[in-house]
Amino acid sequence: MISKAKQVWVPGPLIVGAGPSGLAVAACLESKGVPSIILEKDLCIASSWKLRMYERLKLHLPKQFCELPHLPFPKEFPTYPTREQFISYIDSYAKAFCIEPLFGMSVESAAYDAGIGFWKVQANGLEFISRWLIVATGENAEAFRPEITGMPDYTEVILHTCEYKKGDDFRGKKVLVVGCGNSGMEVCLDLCNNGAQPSMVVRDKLHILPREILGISTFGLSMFLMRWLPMKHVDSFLLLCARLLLGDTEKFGLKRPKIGPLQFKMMSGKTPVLDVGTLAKIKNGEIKVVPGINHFTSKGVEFTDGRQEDFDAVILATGYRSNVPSWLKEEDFFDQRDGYPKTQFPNSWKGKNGLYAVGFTRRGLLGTSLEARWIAEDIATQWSSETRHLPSLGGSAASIKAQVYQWTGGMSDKVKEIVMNALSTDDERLPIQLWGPRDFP
Ligand SMILES: Cc1cc2nc3c(=O)[nH]c(=O)nc-3n(C[C@H](O)[C@H](O)[C@H](O)COP(=O)(O)OP(=O)(O)OC[C@H]3O[C@@H](n4cnc5c(N)ncnc54)[C@H](O)[C@@H]3O)c2cc1C
Ligand SMILES: NC(=O)C1=CN([C@@H]2O[C@H](COP(=O)(O)OP(=O)(O)OC[C@H]3O[C@@H](n4cnc5c(N)ncnc54)[C@H](OP(=O)(O)O)[C@@H]3O)[C@@H](O)[C@H]2O)C=CC1
Ligand SMILES: O=C(O)C(=O)Cc1c[nH]c2ccccc12
Repeated sequence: MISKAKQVWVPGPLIVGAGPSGLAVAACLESKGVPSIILEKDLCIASSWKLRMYERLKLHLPKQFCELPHLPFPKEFPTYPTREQFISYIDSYAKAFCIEPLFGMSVESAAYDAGIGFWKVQANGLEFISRWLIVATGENAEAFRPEITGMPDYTEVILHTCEYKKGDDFRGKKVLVVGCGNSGMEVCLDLCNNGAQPSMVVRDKLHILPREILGISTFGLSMFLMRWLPMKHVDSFLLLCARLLLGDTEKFGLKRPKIGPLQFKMMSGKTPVLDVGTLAKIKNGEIKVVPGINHFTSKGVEFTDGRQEDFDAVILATGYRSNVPSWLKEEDFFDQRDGYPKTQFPNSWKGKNGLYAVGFTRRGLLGTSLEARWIAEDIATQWSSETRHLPSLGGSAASIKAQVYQWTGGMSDKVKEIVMNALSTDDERLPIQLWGPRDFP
């Protein structure tokens, strides 16, 4: 007999990922009376923040740009909340909206079955079946570790920034930090503040901006100016301020791209570095800027200028990638090469056949909050027009009907229990057809 994955029928949207994006969309759906289920591969919510970020991290955008829909940050939080404060906010967010994801559910595959008009999603030996699939696995799903010649010969430790916790572990050591995005810059600063000697690999041009201009957040100011001015004019303003406040960064090995910081972010996806003190340490020589790597040696590296140097440890601050192409079998909406929606913000949230994406705007949590609202609005309209037909369903759909009414009453803490019940019933597959789009013009 062929063994088949147990099927779980999900009578609302299925969300993949319990980070801020997945939680935000679940909360927005909940506030419209639409039940949803989140599948999360790790064993906690916001696992990126809890498990894969360093201890001293602070948000680098002011809190008003990082809050999720329907629940502001506590008033007593500072302008730039710490990682711990952000985590406590996210925990209370999930509590406030009674969101209980199914943990340990790593989605391995998801495909649309046009025959029945449903998405079939495989995770942990189960097959979830849902009308709506919301991708919330994030822009930073997988650490990107480049393969550099000779790397396996290096005998000391190589970490990615997602494994770096604190500078203490490197006291007195010479550390090579590969990459100069916000992670590389901030890890260098943390190393320095903890008595290590960091060198930072800068192989290309980059934009570095002050975090604040005359006490106003640079990000906030940019967003404000963009209401009236074209992006390239805002960029010119930012470059002028950066020049006045930071000086000529090229003197310290940090060349700027020809295109301004916001346009560069939109074109290349590369976030400008918001300086929180690293530049001062580069200027005073505590952090060294070094060129790209030719190859590793057993104790260090040879740089592209031919110079060799030994290091006690290497930290890859080489960024992250989306993992969507590894599990979503779909080619219209998501780009199989980079795992982002092919269309750009504000059109990056809705695909075909009930497929949605949240958190792929390259605009941080601000983008997430906007998309979560739009998605919930869109699904809620379909949800109410579809549930209107339910009383006419009969036979084996009766029990499902009862559940749907319970859920629309907002009892999302029941979701888990009901799914678990559904796991043990094979004969409840009939409602799949009753709920197909053919039944609901
Ligand atoms: C160091 C760092 C600092 C940042 N600081 C800020 C900031 O200050 N402000 C800001 O706006 N943005 C910031 N960002 C951007 C950041 O990506 C967002 O803040 C936020 O975490 C994105 O939320 P998300 O839910 O989209 O992704 P994530 O938080 O990454 O959540 C995605 C979830 O999906 C799960 N998942 C992935 N694949 C699967 C699968 N196949 N099956 C099941 N579950 C899966 C993951 O385990 C994870 O829990 C920062 C990013 C980093 C790396
Ligand atoms: N406090 C906060 O709020 C923080 C926010 N963040 C955010 O998290 C996200 C991820 O940031 P981050 O982790 O810095 O990743 P990024 O993708 O922004 O940066 C990756 C860096 O690695 C470099 N790199 C990649 N491959 C190589 C290689 N083979 N050799 C040398 N250099 C290489 C890139 O250089 P190149 O340009 O040459 O490819 C780039 O400088 C961003 O959105 C960032 O803003 C991160 C840290 C803190
Ligand atoms: O925090 C991040 O990394 C983001 O993606 C949001 C963000 C930070 N700085 C920016 C500058 C321009 C556009 C988005 C961001």
